[in-house]
Amino acid sequence: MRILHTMLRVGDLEKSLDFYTRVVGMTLLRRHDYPEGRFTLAFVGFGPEDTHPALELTHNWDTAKYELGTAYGHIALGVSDIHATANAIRQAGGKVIREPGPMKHGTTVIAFVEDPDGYKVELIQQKT
Ligand SMILES: C[C@@H](O)C(=O)SC[C@H](NC(=O)CC[C@H](N)C(=O)O)C(=O)NCC(=O)O
Ligand code: NI
Repeated sequence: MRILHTMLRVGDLEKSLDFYTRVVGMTLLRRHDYPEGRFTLAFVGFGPEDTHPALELTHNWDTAKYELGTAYGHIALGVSDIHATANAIRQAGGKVIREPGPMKHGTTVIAFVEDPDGYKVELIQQKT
């Protein structure tokens, strides 16, 4: 068994695709419209779905905004150079909401960026 994808409902698919591909560096793996259901599914990730987990961006055509609530936490990405990655995301127009540094009450070096819908994406410095 393995994690195939995490589904996020997004209000503006083009803005989300720009963030996850151009800003974060993921690839658009596939995209399909479902006109009868008035929604589109777009899968993004860092590799093919048969070997890599993906994000399933779900765009309901008639919904432009969602209440994220207080339960959602984040999606985590492992990075080799957290400072360079955070700066690159910032330079590309991404919102870094928590600068790189050791996590509170711990030692793992993390940062947080926010996607167009306000979903948090954690960057975690990977040990070399
Ligand atoms: C290890 C890494 O994957 C983490 O996500 S730890 C990040 C850390 N999490 C918490 O503090 C969880 C408890 C918190 N009360 C909650 O419900 O979110 C975190 O968010 N730290 C914040 C920071 O700025 O270090
Ligand atoms: Ni985490």
